[in-house]
Amino acid sequence: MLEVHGLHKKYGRKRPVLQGVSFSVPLNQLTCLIGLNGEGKSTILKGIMGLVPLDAGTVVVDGETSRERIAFVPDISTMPGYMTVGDAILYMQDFYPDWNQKNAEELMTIFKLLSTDQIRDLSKGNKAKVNLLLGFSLDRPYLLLDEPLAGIDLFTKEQIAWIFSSHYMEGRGILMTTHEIAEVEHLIDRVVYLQDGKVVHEDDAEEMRELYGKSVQDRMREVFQR
Ligand SMILES: Nc1ncnc2c1ncn2[C@@H]1O[C@H](COP(=O)(O)OP(=O)(O)OP(=O)(O)O)[C@@H](O)[C@H]1O
Repeated sequence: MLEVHGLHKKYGRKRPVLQGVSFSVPLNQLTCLIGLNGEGKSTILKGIMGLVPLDAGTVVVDGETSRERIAFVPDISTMPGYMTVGDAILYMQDFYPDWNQKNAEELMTIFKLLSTDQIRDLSKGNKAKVNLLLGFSLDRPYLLLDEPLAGIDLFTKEQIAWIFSSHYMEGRGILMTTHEIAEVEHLIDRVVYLQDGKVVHEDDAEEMRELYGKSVQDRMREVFQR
């Protein structure tokens, strides 16, 4: 279990973004972190990874404070633009002992990426695919995905949805932020709603669908009262 407790964050003199955020991400489940624009979803993911310093709060991963069991797929390209996809893979292979080359090669084929493709010349959607490939190919039990479906075409969204339910995700706990709920609605196990710097509600997605016949979007309207 990945647990976050009491996250607080304030950027400079702005109003606080996170004001005591706590929730958990179980293994074998896709947890979706939902909130309107600017509510602090990316800040939470970056805070969990230690990429943004938090003012307070703890992150505990299977009882430990190390982040080595978490992979992060950011919403922007982090590899230098001069690299080719092949260079990026070689870099990951050299740097990370838990790199899974077999997964990387399979995902190159699935995403129709070429090792000679230069990252700076890729379209927005193909850059997002490179990010996903790099994250999915780390053999880590927890995976954080920041807006993985933004700028992705319909068919690739379907491929990603397939990946979520495939062997690549077996046994993993996934935490994802997205505004594109409809495309992944059927795959979500849990929903955590963020508003005004706090978790205001949590839902078991299956219960919501089966018992109450509601979609995540219906619930968003109720929870955020819009
Ligand atoms: N580096 C930064 N410096 C100052 N303010 C920041 C910084 N990063 C984020 N913020 C502010 O923190 C707030 C939360 O931003 P964040 O990107 O975490 O929200 P989000 O929920 O992911 O938004 P979106 O859904 O639009 O992607 C916003 O008001 C944003 O302007």
